[in-house]
Amino acid sequence: MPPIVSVRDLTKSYAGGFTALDGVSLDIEEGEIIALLGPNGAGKTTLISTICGITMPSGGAVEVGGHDVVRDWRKARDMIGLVPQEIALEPFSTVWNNVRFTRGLFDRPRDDAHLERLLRDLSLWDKRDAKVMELSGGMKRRVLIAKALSHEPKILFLDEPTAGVDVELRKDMWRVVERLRGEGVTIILTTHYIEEAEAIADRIGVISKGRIMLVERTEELMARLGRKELRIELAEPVAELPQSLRREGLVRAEDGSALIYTYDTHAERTGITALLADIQAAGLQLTDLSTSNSSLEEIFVGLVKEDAA
Ligand SMILES: Nc1ncnc2c1ncn2[C@@H]1O[C@H](COP(=O)(O)OP(=O)(O)OP(=O)(O)O)[C@@H](O)[C@H]1O
Repeated sequence: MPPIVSVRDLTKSYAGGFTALDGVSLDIEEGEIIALLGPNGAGKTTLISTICGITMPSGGAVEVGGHDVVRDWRKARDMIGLVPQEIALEPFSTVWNNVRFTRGLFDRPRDDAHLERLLRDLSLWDKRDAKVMELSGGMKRRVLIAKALSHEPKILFLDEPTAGVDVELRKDMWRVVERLRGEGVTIILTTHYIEEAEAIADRIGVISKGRIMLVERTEELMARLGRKELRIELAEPVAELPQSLRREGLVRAEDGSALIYTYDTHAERTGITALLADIQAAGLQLTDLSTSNSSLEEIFVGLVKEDAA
């Protein structure tokens, strides 16, 4: 099956010459949930806005459901629901009218049962007659989600949906995401939180400085992230590993003056205690021990540092 979203060599330079997207290519399969992870200013919102046809690309191409988002923007946009980062609602209108109006904009026939289910799912049913201006920030976020889903889109974009929201909304949102997943809706979300990406996404893409650094299946990425290396310096080099030390993950390094043990930090038992005991029993002397993370972990640590800067 062709990808539902196809991004090819996408670049975006804003007026003033700043390059926010620098050659992004990405295919998204129908029905998958993909999380785009990256620090502030990485280009996540620009990427989403360009796919949604709100921002004009400077180069490259984007297709949604086979429709070019520039030439055929109406057909492409029709398939998309977007929950933006910033709250943009009609303040004097009621919750119900806001959501109904959006469905109308997409030329969908009236379907009050669908809208009622949406508002109930998002704990907004009791507020349906309240004016948007009377709602709390979290409630307004819920209305944004209801609006994005009002025309039953095949693809939903969530731009940092949980930034600054409370636990209840987060739970509601994840429940809605689960239901949509069951209905085969493709979901693309941006987030700063790796835990959030891990909890809901099938694949995770890391974006930094306008480039996609990696895209990988969540389980594989998390498994790699959890791996660490223990480096054991020996007083005397060993020509080969003694039989009692042979085990998965342990290798001789350099000329045998060090051993490197790779282990999973998420595992119930890392095997470190047993390894150290066996080294001692084998009569080997240690001069130093150090641990290091996988290179992927370093990428994340780097990103988080940038984020905090
Ligand atoms: N309209 C604009 N004009 C000029 N520069 C812009 C514009 N919109 C965004 N930028 C710049 O492009 C870069 C990428 O911004 P973008 O909003 O896409 O990042 P982001 O990854 O979504 O960040 P955040 O996590 O903070 O939302 C930033 O440096 C930003 O200042």
